[in-house]
Amino acid sequence: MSITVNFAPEVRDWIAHNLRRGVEPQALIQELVNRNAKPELAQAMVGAVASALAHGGPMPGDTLEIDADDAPYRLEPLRVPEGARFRLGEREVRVLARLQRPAGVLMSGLLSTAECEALIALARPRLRRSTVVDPVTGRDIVAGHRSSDGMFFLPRETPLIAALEDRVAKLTGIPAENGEGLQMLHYSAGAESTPHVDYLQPGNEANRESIARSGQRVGTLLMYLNDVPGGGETVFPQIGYAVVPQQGQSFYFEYGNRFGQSDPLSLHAAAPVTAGEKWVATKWIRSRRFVPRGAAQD
Ligand SMILES: O=C(O)CCC(=O)C(=O)O
Ligand SMILES: [Fe+2]
Repeated sequence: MSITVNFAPEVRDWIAHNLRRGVEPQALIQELVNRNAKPELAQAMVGAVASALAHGGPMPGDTLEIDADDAPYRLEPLRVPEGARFRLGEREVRVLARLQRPAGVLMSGLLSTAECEALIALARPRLRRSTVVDPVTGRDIVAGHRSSDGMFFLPRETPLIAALEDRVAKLTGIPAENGEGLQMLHYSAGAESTPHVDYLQPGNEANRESIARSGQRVGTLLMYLNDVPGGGETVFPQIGYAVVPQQGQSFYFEYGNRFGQSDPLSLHAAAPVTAGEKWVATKWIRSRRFVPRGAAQD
C-alpha cells in the first residue's frame, strides 16, 4: 500500500546538505530514526534526495509517496523448538536467551568449533568487498557503510553447506529452499556495518522484482565463527540489545509475518571491531523458495 506523507523542506535540505558533504545515506537514515522518524519513512526521504542528487533530477517536493503499512506489526512466535535445549540431528543446541520483539533466539551448539573453522577456511581465499542492496536502485553495490569483506556460497555447494542448510531448516521450520546462499562476512579491525534492516524495501524496481520472485526476507540467522577480542557486537538500537560474537553461538531473528508485514524493530548494525577480527555467516530466509536473479522460474 502506498501513502502520501509530508516532506518538510528543512528536512529535505538537511539531507541534501549532508549527502553533498559525503555523509553516508545510512548514517542519515539512522539519525532520522534517532529523532523518531519511522525507518521506512527515513529510508524513503533519504532515498528520494540521494536519487535526485545522483541523477541530477529535480529535488522531491513537499510530499512523498511511500510504500507503507500503518498497521502495527503483528508479532508471531518463532517456530524454533521450545525449551532450554533441543536436538537437531546430531547436534544439541542450548538456548541462551529468547527475545520477544523482534522475535529472536540466542543459541550455542548449532555449529561445532570444527564447522566454524571449516567455513572460515573455505571462505578466506574467496573474499570480496561486501555489497549491500542500494535502497535507491535495488542493485548490489559496494557500500561505504558496510566495510567488511564477504562471499556467498551457492546453495548446497559442499556437503558441509548442505548439512548446515538442512539444520537451519529444522531449526526455523522454514524449508531449506527458502534460504539465500550462505553469506560469509569478515570484518578487520575498524570494520562495521551501520544500522539497516534485512528485509527489502519495495520502493524500487529491482527489490520489487526480487520480492515477486522469492517473497520477502522474513528471518536472519547469524552464526558467529570466532571469538572477537574487541567490539563487533550485533546491535539492535530500537530495543537496546546487543549480541556479543562468540565462536559457535548463533542468533536467529524474524521480522516478517504471514500478513506480509516487516518489523522495523529488527533494525540492526554490526559495531566496529576494535581488536582482532570477526567472522560471521549470515543466512537470509525468504517467505518462499529463493530464486536468484536471472535463474529460470519453473
Ligand atoms: O555482522 C553482524 O553482526 C551482522 C551482519 C548483518 O547484519 C547482515 O549480514 O545482514
Ligand atoms: Fe543485517
